[in-house]
Amino acid sequence: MIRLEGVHKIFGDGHAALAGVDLSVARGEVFGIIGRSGAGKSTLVRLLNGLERPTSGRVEVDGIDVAALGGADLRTLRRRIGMIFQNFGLLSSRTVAENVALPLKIGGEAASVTSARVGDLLARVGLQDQGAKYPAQLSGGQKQRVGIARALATGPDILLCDEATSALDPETTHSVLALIAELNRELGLTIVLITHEMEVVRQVCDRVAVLHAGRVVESGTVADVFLRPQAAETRAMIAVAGEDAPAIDFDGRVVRLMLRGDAVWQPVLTRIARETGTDFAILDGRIGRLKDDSFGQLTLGLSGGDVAAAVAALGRAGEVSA
Ligand SMILES: Nc1ncnc2c1ncn2[C@@H]1O[C@H](COP(=O)(O)OP(=O)(O)OP(=O)(O)O)[C@@H](O)[C@H]1O
Repeated sequence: MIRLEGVHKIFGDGHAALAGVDLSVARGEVFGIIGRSGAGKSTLVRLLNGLERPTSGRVEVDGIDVAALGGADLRTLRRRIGMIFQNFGLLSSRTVAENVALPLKIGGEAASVTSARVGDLLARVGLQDQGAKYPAQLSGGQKQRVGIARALATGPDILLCDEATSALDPETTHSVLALIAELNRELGLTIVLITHEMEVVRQVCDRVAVLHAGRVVESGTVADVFLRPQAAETRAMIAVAGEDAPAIDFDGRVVRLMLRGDAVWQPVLTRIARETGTDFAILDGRIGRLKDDSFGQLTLGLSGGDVAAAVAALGRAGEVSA
Protein backbone atom coordinates (compact mmCIF):
# COMPACT_ATOMS: atom_id res chain seq x y z
CA MET A 1 0.00 0.00 0.00
CA ILE A 2 2.92 2.33 0.82
CA ARG A 3 6.19 1.92 -1.05
CA LEU A 4 9.42 3.88 -0.91
CA GLU A 5 12.04 3.13 -3.51
CA GLY A 6 15.54 4.58 -3.41
CA VAL A 7 14.31 7.67 -1.59
CA HIS A 8 16.82 10.45 -0.96
CA LYS A 9 15.96 13.73 0.67
CA ILE A 10 18.68 16.35 0.65
CA PHE A 11 17.90 19.72 2.20
CA GLY A 12 19.11 23.05 0.86
CA ASP A 13 22.13 23.03 3.15
CA GLY A 14 23.29 19.78 1.53
CA HIS A 15 22.28 17.63 4.51
CA ALA A 16 20.96 14.20 3.47
CA ALA A 17 18.07 13.51 5.87
CA LEU A 18 17.26 10.33 3.91
CA ALA A 19 19.98 8.54 1.99
CA GLY A 20 18.38 5.78 -0.08
CA VAL A 21 15.35 4.38 1.75
CA ASP A 22 13.48 1.33 0.44
CA LEU A 23 10.51 0.02 2.34
CA SER A 24 6.97 -1.17 1.84
CA VAL A 25 3.96 -1.30 4.11
CA ALA A 26 1.11 -3.70 3.36
CA ARG A 27 -2.56 -2.78 3.67
CA GLY A 28 -3.88 -3.35 7.20
CA GLU A 29 -0.43 -3.61 8.72
CA VAL A 30 0.91 -1.76 11.77
CA PHE A 31 4.37 -0.76 10.63
CA GLY A 32 6.91 0.81 13.00
CA ILE A 33 9.75 3.08 11.98
CA ILE A 34 12.19 3.36 14.82
CA GLY A 35 15.29 5.49 15.10
CA ARG A 36 17.10 7.92 17.30
CA SER A 37 16.68 11.67 17.10
CA GLY A 38 17.84 12.98 13.72
CA ALA A 39 17.58 9.58 11.98
CA GLY A 40 15.16 11.02 9.41
CA LYS A 41 11.83 9.74 10.78
CA SER A 42 9.86 12.98 10.55
CA THR A 43 11.22 13.67 7.08
CA LEU A 44 9.99 10.26 6.01
CA VAL A 45 6.49 10.95 7.33
CA ARG A 46 6.37 14.31 5.57
CA LEU A 47 7.18 12.56 2.29
CA LEU A 48 4.27 10.16 2.79
CA ASN A 49 1.66 12.89 2.98
CA GLY A 50 3.26 15.07 0.34
CA LEU A 51 4.47 17.83 2.68
CA GLU A 52 7.97 17.26 1.26
CA ARG A 53 9.10 15.87 -2.08
CA PRO A 54 11.99 13.41 -2.38
CA THR A 55 15.16 14.76 -4.00
CA SER A 56 15.23 11.45 -5.86
CA GLY A 57 13.45 8.11 -5.67
CA ARG A 58 9.75 7.36 -5.50
CA VAL A 59 7.12 7.50 -2.77
CA GLU A 60 3.92 5.62 -3.62
CA VAL A 61 0.59 5.27 -1.88
CA ASP A 62 -1.57 2.64 -3.60
CA GLY A 63 0.59 2.90 -6.69
CA ILE A 64 0.17 6.70 -6.86
CA ASP A 65 3.38 8.74 -7.09
CA VAL A 66 2.83 11.17 -4.18
CA ALA A 67 5.37 13.73 -5.44
CA ALA A 68 3.52 14.04 -8.74
CA LEU A 69 0.27 15.11 -7.03
CA GLY A 70 -0.83 18.69 -6.65
CA GLY A 71 -3.96 20.68 -5.92
CA ALA A 72 -7.17 18.67 -5.63
CA ASP A 73 -5.43 15.29 -6.05
CA LEU A 74 -3.07 16.00 -3.17
CA ARG A 75 -5.99 17.13 -1.00
CA THR A 76 -7.82 13.89 -1.83
CA LEU A 77 -4.76 11.87 -0.83
CA ARG A 78 -4.39 13.80 2.42
CA ARG A 79 -8.00 13.04 3.33
CA ARG A 80 -7.04 9.36 3.11
CA ILE A 81 -4.07 9.87 5.46
CA GLY A 82 -4.86 10.83 9.06
CA MET A 83 -2.03 12.03 11.24
CA ILE A 84 -1.36 12.38 14.96
CA PHE A 85 1.56 14.16 16.61
CA GLN A 86 3.61 14.16 19.79
CA ASN A 87 2.26 17.57 20.88
CA PHE A 88 -1.33 16.68 19.80
CA GLY A 89 -1.67 19.80 17.57
CA LEU A 90 -5.04 20.83 19.04
CA LEU A 91 -6.36 24.39 18.84
CA SER A 92 -6.55 25.62 22.43
CA SER A 93 -9.27 28.20 21.71
CA ARG A 94 -11.65 25.56 20.30
CA THR A 95 -13.61 22.93 22.20
CA VAL A 96 -12.88 19.24 21.79
CA ALA A 97 -15.89 18.86 19.47
CA GLU A 98 -14.80 21.87 17.39
CA ASN A 99 -11.28 20.47 17.06
CA VAL A 100 -12.62 17.15 15.82
CA ALA A 101 -15.05 18.92 13.46
CA LEU A 102 -12.34 21.03 11.84
CA PRO A 103 -11.32 18.67 8.99
CA LEU A 104 -15.03 18.16 8.16
CA LYS A 105 -15.68 21.91 8.14
CA ILE A 106 -12.68 22.47 5.90
CA GLY A 107 -13.98 19.72 3.63
CA GLY A 108 -17.29 21.62 3.33
CA GLU A 109 -19.41 19.06 5.19
CA ALA A 110 -22.93 20.18 6.25
CA ALA A 111 -23.27 21.16 9.93
CA SER A 112 -25.86 18.45 10.66
CA VAL A 113 -23.65 15.71 9.21
CA THR A 114 -20.61 17.11 11.04
CA SER A 115 -22.31 17.13 14.41
CA ALA A 116 -23.45 13.49 14.15
CA ARG A 117 -20.04 12.40 12.88
CA VAL A 118 -18.21 14.22 15.70
CA GLY A 119 -20.42 12.42 18.22
CA ASP A 120 -19.52 9.06 16.66
CA LEU A 121 -15.80 9.89 16.54
CA LEU A 122 -15.70 10.98 20.19
CA ALA A 123 -17.51 7.79 21.21
CA ARG A 124 -15.04 5.76 19.15
CA VAL A 125 -12.10 7.14 21.20
CA GLY A 126 -13.93 6.95 24.54
CA LEU A 127 -14.57 10.69 24.98
CA GLN A 128 -18.31 10.84 24.39
CA ASP A 129 -18.92 13.22 27.33
CA GLN A 130 -15.99 15.55 26.74
CA GLY A 131 -17.01 17.42 23.57
CA ALA A 132 -17.71 20.75 25.29
CA LYS A 133 -14.39 20.88 27.14
CA TYR A 134 -11.31 22.76 25.99
CA PRO A 135 -7.98 20.96 25.42
CA ALA A 136 -6.45 22.57 28.54
CA GLN A 137 -9.05 20.74 30.65
CA LEU A 138 -7.92 17.32 29.43
CA SER A 139 -5.09 14.95 30.37
CA GLY A 140 -2.35 14.17 27.86
CA GLY A 141 -3.91 10.83 27.02
CA GLN A 142 -7.32 12.44 26.47
CA LYS A 143 -5.73 15.11 24.24
CA GLN A 144 -4.19 12.41 22.09
CA ARG A 145 -7.57 10.68 21.86
CA VAL A 146 -9.00 13.97 20.55
CA GLY A 147 -6.10 14.04 18.06
CA ILE A 148 -7.01 10.53 16.96
CA ALA A 149 -10.72 11.40 16.60
CA ARG A 150 -9.76 14.42 14.48
CA ALA A 151 -7.41 12.29 12.37
CA LEU A 152 -10.27 9.85 11.71
CA ALA A 153 -12.75 12.58 10.75
CA THR A 154 -12.16 12.34 6.99
CA GLY A 155 -12.44 8.52 7.04
CA PRO A 156 -8.78 7.81 6.24
CA ASP A 157 -7.43 4.36 5.46
CA ILE A 158 -3.92 5.26 6.65
CA LEU A 159 -2.98 6.67 10.05
CA LEU A 160 0.48 8.19 10.51
CA CYS A 161 1.59 8.46 14.14
CA ASP A 162 4.62 10.69 14.62
CA GLU A 163 5.96 10.09 18.15
CA ALA A 164 2.30 10.04 19.20
CA THR A 165 2.97 8.65 22.66
CA SER A 166 6.34 10.26 23.40
CA ALA A 167 4.83 12.92 25.66
CA LEU A 168 2.76 10.41 27.65
CA ASP A 169 3.51 8.41 30.79
CA PRO A 170 3.86 4.61 30.37
CA GLU A 171 0.34 3.77 31.51
CA THR A 172 -1.27 6.35 29.21
CA THR A 173 1.02 5.25 26.39
CA HIS A 174 -0.27 1.72 26.89
CA SER A 175 -3.93 2.77 26.62
CA VAL A 176 -3.38 5.02 23.57
CA LEU A 177 -1.50 2.18 21.85
CA ALA A 178 -4.34 -0.19 22.73
CA LEU A 179 -6.73 2.24 21.01
CA ILE A 180 -4.47 2.41 17.94
CA ALA A 181 -4.36 -1.41 17.79
CA GLU A 182 -8.15 -1.52 18.09
CA LEU A 183 -8.55 0.95 15.17
CA ASN A 184 -6.23 -1.23 13.12
CA ARG A 185 -8.28 -4.35 13.90
CA GLU A 186 -11.77 -2.92 13.69
CA LEU A 187 -11.43 -0.35 10.89
CA GLY A 188 -8.67 -2.13 8.96
CA LEU A 189 -6.56 1.04 9.11
CA THR A 190 -3.00 0.79 7.85
CA ILE A 191 -0.83 2.36 10.53
CA VAL A 192 2.67 3.78 10.25
CA LEU A 193 4.08 4.50 13.65
CA ILE A 194 7.21 6.58 14.07
CA THR A 195 8.95 6.30 17.41
CA HIS A 196 12.25 6.22 19.23
CA GLU A 197 10.83 3.76 21.80
CA MET A 198 11.24 0.02 21.22
CA GLU A 199 8.50 -0.69 23.76
CA VAL A 200 5.97 1.05 21.52
CA VAL A 201 7.00 -1.11 18.57
CA ARG A 202 6.88 -4.22 20.74
CA GLN A 203 3.32 -3.59 21.88
CA VAL A 204 1.54 -2.87 18.60
CA CYS A 205 3.62 -3.28 15.46
CA ASP A 206 3.63 -6.22 13.03
CA ARG A 207 6.82 -5.18 11.25
CA VAL A 208 9.48 -2.59 11.89
CA ALA A 209 12.24 -0.77 10.03
CA VAL A 210 15.20 0.65 11.93
CA LEU A 211 16.29 4.00 10.54
CA HIS A 212 19.78 5.31 11.20
CA ALA A 213 21.41 8.33 9.57
CA GLY A 214 18.81 8.34 6.79
CA ARG A 215 19.11 4.63 5.97
CA VAL A 216 17.14 1.52 6.88
CA VAL A 217 19.75 -0.57 8.69
CA GLU A 218 17.42 -3.43 9.57
CA SER A 219 13.81 -4.43 8.95
CA GLY A 220 11.58 -7.42 9.51
CA THR A 221 8.87 -8.79 11.76
CA VAL A 222 8.94 -7.32 15.24
CA ALA A 223 9.83 -10.76 16.63
CA ASP A 224 12.86 -11.07 14.34
CA VAL A 225 14.15 -7.57 14.94
CA PHE A 226 13.40 -7.54 18.64
CA LEU A 227 14.62 -11.02 19.51
CA ARG A 228 17.50 -11.34 17.04
CA PRO A 229 18.69 -7.81 16.29
CA GLN A 230 21.54 -7.82 13.78
CA ALA A 231 22.55 -4.21 13.19
CA ALA A 232 24.70 -2.51 15.82
CA GLU A 233 22.23 0.42 15.90
CA THR A 234 19.34 -1.94 16.68
CA ARG A 235 21.29 -3.76 19.36
CA ALA A 236 22.08 -0.44 20.96
CA MET A 237 18.35 0.39 21.15
CA ILE A 238 17.33 -2.98 22.53
CA ALA A 239 18.80 -4.36 25.68
CA VAL A 240 19.63 -7.83 24.41
CA ALA A 241 19.03 -10.19 27.33
CA GLY A 242 22.24 -11.62 28.68
CA GLU A 243 24.48 -9.31 26.66
CA ASP A 244 24.96 -6.71 29.33
CA ALA A 245 24.88 -9.17 32.22
CA PRO A 246 28.10 -9.18 34.21
CA ALA A 247 30.41 -12.06 33.28
CA ILE A 248 29.68 -14.78 35.79
CA ASP A 249 32.27 -17.31 36.75
CA PHE A 250 29.87 -20.24 36.65
CA ASP A 251 31.22 -23.67 37.38
CA GLY A 252 29.34 -25.62 34.69
CA ARG A 253 27.89 -25.09 31.23
CA VAL A 254 26.28 -21.74 30.33
CA VAL A 255 23.66 -21.62 27.56
CA ARG A 256 21.12 -19.13 26.34
CA LEU A 257 17.57 -20.31 25.81
CA MET A 258 14.84 -18.57 23.84
CA LEU A 259 11.26 -19.74 24.26
CA ARG A 260 8.30 -18.59 22.18
CA GLY A 261 4.53 -18.90 22.43
CA ASP A 262 3.01 -21.39 24.90
CA ALA A 263 6.43 -22.84 25.80
CA VAL A 264 7.08 -19.66 27.80
CA TRP A 265 4.41 -20.63 30.31
CA GLN A 266 5.29 -24.34 30.57
CA PRO A 267 7.42 -25.77 33.43
CA VAL A 268 10.21 -26.54 30.96
CA LEU A 269 13.17 -26.18 33.34
CA THR A 270 11.81 -28.23 36.22
CA ARG A 271 10.73 -31.02 33.86
CA ILE A 272 14.17 -31.25 32.24
CA ALA A 273 15.89 -30.97 35.62
CA ARG A 274 13.86 -33.94 36.88
CA GLU A 275 14.46 -36.02 33.76
CA THR A 276 18.21 -35.40 33.50
CA GLY A 277 19.21 -34.76 37.10
CA THR A 278 20.71 -31.43 36.01
CA ASP A 279 20.55 -28.33 38.19
CA PHE A 280 19.64 -25.01 36.57
CA ALA A 281 20.83 -21.63 37.76
CA ILE A 282 19.11 -18.64 36.10
CA LEU A 283 21.92 -16.16 35.46
CA ASP A 284 19.93 -13.63 33.47
CA GLY A 285 16.58 -13.43 31.77
CA ARG A 286 13.40 -11.74 30.80
CA ILE A 287 9.92 -12.82 29.87
CA GLY A 288 7.61 -10.56 27.94
CA ARG A 289 5.08 -10.10 25.21
CA LEU A 290 5.31 -9.06 21.62
CA LYS A 291 2.06 -7.94 19.95
CA ASP A 292 0.40 -11.40 19.70
CA ASP A 293 3.22 -13.54 20.97
CA SER A 294 5.15 -14.29 24.16
CA PHE A 295 8.86 -14.75 24.55
CA GLY A 296 11.34 -15.77 27.21
CA GLN A 297 15.09 -15.25 26.98
CA LEU A 298 17.12 -16.94 29.70
CA THR A 299 20.82 -17.39 30.36
CA LEU A 300 21.14 -20.66 32.26
CA GLY A 301 23.96 -22.26 34.19
CA LEU A 302 23.77 -26.08 34.01
CA SER A 303 25.60 -28.39 36.37
CA GLY A 304 25.41 -32.00 37.57
CA GLY A 305 23.51 -34.91 36.03
CA ASP A 306 23.40 -35.44 32.28
CA VAL A 307 24.14 -31.90 31.06
CA ALA A 308 24.34 -32.95 27.38
CA ALA A 309 20.86 -34.52 27.58
CA ALA A 310 19.55 -31.40 29.34
CA VAL A 311 20.91 -29.13 26.58
CA ALA A 312 19.35 -31.40 23.93
CA ALA A 313 15.99 -31.27 25.75
CA LEU A 314 16.20 -27.47 26.01
CA GLY A 315 16.80 -27.41 22.25
CA ARG A 316 13.53 -29.27 21.73
CA ALA A 317 11.62 -26.79 23.93
CA GLY A 318 13.13 -23.67 22.40
CA GLU A 319 16.20 -22.31 20.73
CA VAL A 320 19.54 -22.81 22.43
CA SER A 321 22.73 -20.89 21.77
CA ALA A 322 26.05 -21.00 23.56
N1 LIG B 1 13.96 21.54 6.63
C1 LIG B 1 15.16 21.06 6.93
N2 LIG B 1 16.30 21.67 6.51
C2 LIG B 1 17.52 21.19 6.78
N3 LIG B 1 17.74 20.06 7.50
C3 LIG B 1 16.66 19.40 7.97
C4 LIG B 1 15.31 19.85 7.72
N4 LIG B 1 14.46 18.99 8.29
C5 LIG B 1 15.22 18.04 8.90
N5 LIG B 1 16.53 18.28 8.70
C6 LIG B 1 17.66 17.47 9.17
O1 LIG B 1 17.51 16.15 8.67
C7 LIG B 1 17.84 15.18 9.68
C8 LIG B 1 16.67 14.28 9.95
O2 LIG B 1 15.64 15.04 10.59
P1 LIG B 1 14.25 14.43 11.05
O3 LIG B 1 13.48 15.50 11.73
O4 LIG B 1 13.62 13.74 9.90
O5 LIG B 1 14.75 13.34 12.10
P2 LIG B 1 13.92 12.56 13.20
O6 LIG B 1 14.41 11.15 13.15
O7 LIG B 1 12.48 12.78 13.01
O8 LIG B 1 14.41 13.24 14.51
P3 LIG B 1 13.55 13.78 15.77
O9 LIG B 1 13.04 12.55 16.44
O10 LIG B 1 14.58 14.51 16.56
O11 LIG B 1 12.49 14.65 15.17
C9 LIG B 1 18.30 15.96 10.89
O12 LIG B 1 19.71 16.03 10.88
C10 LIG B 1 17.69 17.33 10.69
O13 LIG B 1 18.50 18.32 11.27
